[in-house]
Amino acid sequence: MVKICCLGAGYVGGPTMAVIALKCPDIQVVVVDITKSRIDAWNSDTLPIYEPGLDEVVKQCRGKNLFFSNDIEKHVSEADIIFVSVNTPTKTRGLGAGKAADLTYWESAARMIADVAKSDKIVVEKSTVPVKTAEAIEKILTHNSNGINFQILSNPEFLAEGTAIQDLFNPDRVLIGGRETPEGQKAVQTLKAVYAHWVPEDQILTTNLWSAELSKLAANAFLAQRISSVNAMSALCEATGANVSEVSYAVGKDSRIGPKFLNASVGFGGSCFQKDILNLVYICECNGLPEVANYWKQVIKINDYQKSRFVNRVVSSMFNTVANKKIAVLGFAFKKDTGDTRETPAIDVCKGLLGDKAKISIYDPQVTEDQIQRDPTTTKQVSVTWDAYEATKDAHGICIMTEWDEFKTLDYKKIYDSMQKPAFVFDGRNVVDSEKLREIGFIVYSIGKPLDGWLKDMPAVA
Ligand SMILES: NC(=O)C1=CN([C@@H]2O[C@H](COP(=O)(O)OP(=O)(O)OC[C@H]3O[C@@H](n4cnc5c(N)ncnc54)[C@H](O)[C@@H]3O)[C@@H](O)[C@H]2O)C=CC1
Ligand SMILES: O=C(O)[C@H]1O[C@H](OP(=O)(O)OP(=O)(O)OC[C@H]2O[C@@H](n3ccc(=O)[nH]c3=O)[C@H](O)[C@@H]2O)[C@H](O)[C@@H](O)[C@@H]1O
Repeated sequence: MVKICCLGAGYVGGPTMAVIALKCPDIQVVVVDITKSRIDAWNSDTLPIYEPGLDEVVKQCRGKNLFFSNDIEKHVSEADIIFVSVNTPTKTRGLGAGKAADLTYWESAARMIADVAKSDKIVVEKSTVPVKTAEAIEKILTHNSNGINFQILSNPEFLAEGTAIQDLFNPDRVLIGGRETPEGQKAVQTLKAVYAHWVPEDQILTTNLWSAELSKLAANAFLAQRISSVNAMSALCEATGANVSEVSYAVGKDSRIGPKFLNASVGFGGSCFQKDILNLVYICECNGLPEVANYWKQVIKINDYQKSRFVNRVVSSMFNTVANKKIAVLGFAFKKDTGDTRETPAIDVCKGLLGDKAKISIYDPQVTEDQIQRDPTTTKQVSVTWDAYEATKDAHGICIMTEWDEFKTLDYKKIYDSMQKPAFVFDGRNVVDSEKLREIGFIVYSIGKPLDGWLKDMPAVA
């Protein structure tokens, strides 16, 4: 029986391995992590991450061919294929701080693999890493190998949170990069055979190592660039009376452009887009390509601009101050159908409003108070409720930060009646029916939409 071990039981390692186990009953899959509480949660009824469909997949395979364990060394030494899906955050100190990827977790994983391996292994980069990381990992492994053969593959993950299970069941493509040697190609075929259990062969792309590593950074950069492009347009829409939804629809109808990923928003969030673009920028700079670096940097600048533009809209609409005013923040996760708050635009918006001394009350159906209070910028300065009506009671304004479906069907009349007047809604996700809300009496701001009469003469430059 082929044995797979995955280092890192996070948002990628957990769901990816659960789906491999489900689709490959002939393979044993063990997911290990240095964090004991995470493994305990994977072995419990309350999984450590919220992801639609994940519970069912885990329930079907856990204890059969899917295991979660803290015994890292045992499972690494027994495995034929080792996926490394540890975190690769942005470096906060030293050379490349604020841009380069911090590969500390990766390096220590590689050293540990070299230490405990007693048989040949295929080591798979699942984490998103800078192009050429495989070369560094190869050096660490081969210089500490005790004669064991390691083949490094790059197999970046393209799942999105909230749709991870669907994305894993029906991936647009699976990408596998390997060395162009007979041994490298054999390893590529071994990994390909795993995915071929459920992914059509023509959707499993094989490339050289560097193309696979760079394609992941490029894909995230392209996706984020689409959002910054439409968000840049949203500012122009507000200035001219155009409607960003109509513009996106018209632009996306061009089959060369396509309709997806053109929703204007308060800005993109999530643990990866910003980190991966910064990483790309750093790599460009290191390769003497400042023009290319500056091009991609602009995607992040527009994202920051969009968030501060939103805060300025809120403050300027409410008589240029939100001091001591209660602002209800509906949604804190970086997108719907996840409880993940990493790099969520809600944090920056809350920071901006707190800077103007607002009193903030947050409601998100999947984010716990503990999780919100853990962020140093929001600690103790916000209250967290488990009900949208409680959060909005006596509020002066509402900021919608996540596109949870339930925000479309709230009883806005009831909410309006319980709020201070004039009552404002700032829709950072274009989820509410602004005309209906205006009929109730709200003053509504929707990103990139023709402005409410109230807002027209109020400057809101970032
Ligand atoms: N979150 C996402 O949707 C996606 C993330 N990625 C990439 O996948 C990688 C992992 O991301 P997430 O799963 O979100 O991170 P995460 O932070 O949820 O999980 C990483 C896990 O690795 C564990 N870990 C760290 N060092 C370890 C070691 N030496 N041995 C065993 N476990 C170790 C940590 O305790 C943590 O539980 C990152 O490189 C990310 O860029 C790629 C595609 C999608
Ligand atoms: O490498 C990663 O981590 C992953 O990053 C993203 O996935 P994810 O961040 O989970 O979620 P997305 O659906 O891409 O959304 C990212 C952010 O962009 C925002 N967004 C998305 C689409 C859109 O049209 N407008 C928009 O503002 C979302 O609300 C969210 O804040 C990519 O979509 C995945 O392919 C990739 O694997």
